[in-house]
Amino acid sequence: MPTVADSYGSHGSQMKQEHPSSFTQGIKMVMKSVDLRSDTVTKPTDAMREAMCNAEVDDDVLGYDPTARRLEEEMAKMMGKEAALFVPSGTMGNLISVMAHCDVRGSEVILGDNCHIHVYENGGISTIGGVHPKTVKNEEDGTMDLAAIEAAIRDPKGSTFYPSTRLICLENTHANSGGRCLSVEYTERVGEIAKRHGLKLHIDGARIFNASVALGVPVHRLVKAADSVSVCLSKGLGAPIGSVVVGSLSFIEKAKILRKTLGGGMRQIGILCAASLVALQENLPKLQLDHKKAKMLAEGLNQVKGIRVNVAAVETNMIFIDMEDGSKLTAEKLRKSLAEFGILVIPENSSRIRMVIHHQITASDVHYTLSCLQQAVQTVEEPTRI
Ligand SMILES: Cc1ncc(COP(=O)(O)O)c(C=O)c1O
Ligand SMILES: C[C@@H](O)[C@H](N)C(=O)O
Repeated sequence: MPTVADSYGSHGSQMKQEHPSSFTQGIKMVMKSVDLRSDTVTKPTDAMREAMCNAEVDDDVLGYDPTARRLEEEMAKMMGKEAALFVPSGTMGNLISVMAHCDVRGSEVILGDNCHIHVYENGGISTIGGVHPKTVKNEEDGTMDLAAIEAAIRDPKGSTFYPSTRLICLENTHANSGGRCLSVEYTERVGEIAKRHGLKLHIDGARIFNASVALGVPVHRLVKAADSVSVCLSKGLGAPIGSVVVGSLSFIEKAKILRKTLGGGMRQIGILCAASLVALQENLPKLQLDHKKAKMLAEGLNQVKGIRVNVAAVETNMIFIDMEDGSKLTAEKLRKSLAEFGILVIPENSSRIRMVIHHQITASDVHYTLSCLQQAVQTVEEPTRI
């Protein structure tokens, strides 16, 4: 079965093979394409493209790019931190943050066993950053048990044998838990533990704005306890490229050097940052609607025989769809069957698929998806009947 990476990476070619849009296949004709693979699949809007064309730019390595500076100042202000730094990806934003906090050899970071940094970033904090991961079980809601976090902190008296704990990482929203939100109370409790032990707290805030909107908590309040946050502009906000790391001035100065070390120092980045400024303006207000569409889709999917959805767990823009026990359905078979209707999804594992809503999924796309699901399931369960 293709992994997330396979489905995520090669889909372009698969799309053409599995459902050329101008042909019918058997009795199914692809009516439209609905890309629910991720909120990373959005295309830049005309306003973003226009802003990119007209962006004021300069060399951001030799000095600073004026549009990048504007975005960084805007993001630092929104997040309630002293400074910010534009980076090419969320993966680099997390790696830079961990490396900046753990800049002493033998450092260890406490993070969730199902968090993006640990599962989907190629182990970069170890292979490149030289930082040792100490995982704590992620609960279903994306949190880690507070006592388990505290128990995972190394005793400084054991430094002859143990790595030294320097950092705790949270992820909000938590993608592999289905886009679940970490509350401000929980975040602050973890911040208290970090402070008590002289540790730093980093938040992988790839979808922090989704959490802020879903919780009704201003984003600067939600991340107040964090020493650094990596915020994706290229997810629900719909920018084509990039993330921003926020933190103290001294932290961002370290981060800027590490960005260059990792090859992330880029020249006229105002072209990318201009699109991000438009994305903040255009799409931040749309996140609530994304969440509403996700809830509507989840409620409809839950009526389909053969699959199950925990509707209460749909807090933001992600939906996990589980195959019913004993059913002939597998995630890969359902993914292929949906692709024949032009609906693109990614398997989470052998019996679960993920659907992610973004601002380019319309209400009619949601209705179309619901109208195809039962047939897509039946195509797998009773292939001769269709
Ligand atoms: C929770 C989370 N953190 C970090 C990332 C990494 O972002 P990027 O794909 O831009 O490297 C992603 C996915 O893209 C994510 O879902
Ligand atoms: C797959 C993962 O890396 C990506 N962040 C997503 O959620 O789509």
